[in-house]
Amino acid sequence: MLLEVKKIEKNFGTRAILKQGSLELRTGETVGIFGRNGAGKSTLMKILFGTMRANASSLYIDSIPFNPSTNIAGKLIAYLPQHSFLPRGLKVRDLIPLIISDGERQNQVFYSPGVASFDNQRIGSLSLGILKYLEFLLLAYLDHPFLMLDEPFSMIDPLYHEIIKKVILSLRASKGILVTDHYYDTVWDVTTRNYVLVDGSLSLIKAKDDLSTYGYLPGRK
Ligand SMILES: Nc1ncnc2c1ncn2[C@@H]1O[C@H](COP(=O)(O)OP(=O)(O)OP(=O)(O)O)[C@@H](O)[C@H]1O
Repeated sequence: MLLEVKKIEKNFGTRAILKQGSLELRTGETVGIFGRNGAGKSTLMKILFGTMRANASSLYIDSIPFNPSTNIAGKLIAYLPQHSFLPRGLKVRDLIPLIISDGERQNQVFYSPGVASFDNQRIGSLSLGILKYLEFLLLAYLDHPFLMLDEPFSMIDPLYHEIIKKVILSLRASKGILVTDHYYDTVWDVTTRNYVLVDGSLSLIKAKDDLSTYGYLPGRK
């Protein structure tokens, strides 16, 4: 499947955050988006997910116009936001079947490393890192063809970084994945194509050095 984003524009007041950017994401590829704080990476994902409206955009899935407001019902794009979205009062083991209906996919979450050590806990009692890891697993193992990950590695310890990387790599063939995180080395390890978002425009980058060239990393400007 192919998700196409054409001429996406977003302004907050007089500030242009996204300026006519375009992006393609196919199932089978993992695309990294890098950019400084406030560059507009989360804004782009929120627009694609349907929780924020663009000032202008043309979106297509397999060349058919796509309205993000239909995304949740259509189960096309799963989205890990920066902030937790799970109900705090439920136990992990009771929540997993509420989010994932398919038994085999539920088991992929239940049998992921570490889950057995906290599946009897309530969501509200999990540490921030464990909560993020659980949210990642729940969304990664949904059947949706596209997955957007907004900072999946932040707050998470190095051992879980490795597990998340492995899961992303294992899903790469079947999903189109969009990922952004300031752990740029970790993101770079799992991506097949990368962009940097500067001044509202997405530029394709070929080498990690380009992150300095575009002013995301210190060094060359
Ligand atoms: N609802 C809003 N109203 C006004 N300004 C907003 C709103 N949401 C985001 N912004 C602004 O838009 C800009 C882009 O924000 P966004 O969260 O997309 O950045 P980001 O690239 O994800 O940054 P970070 O790396 O810090 O997560 C920021 O300057 C932010 O303050």
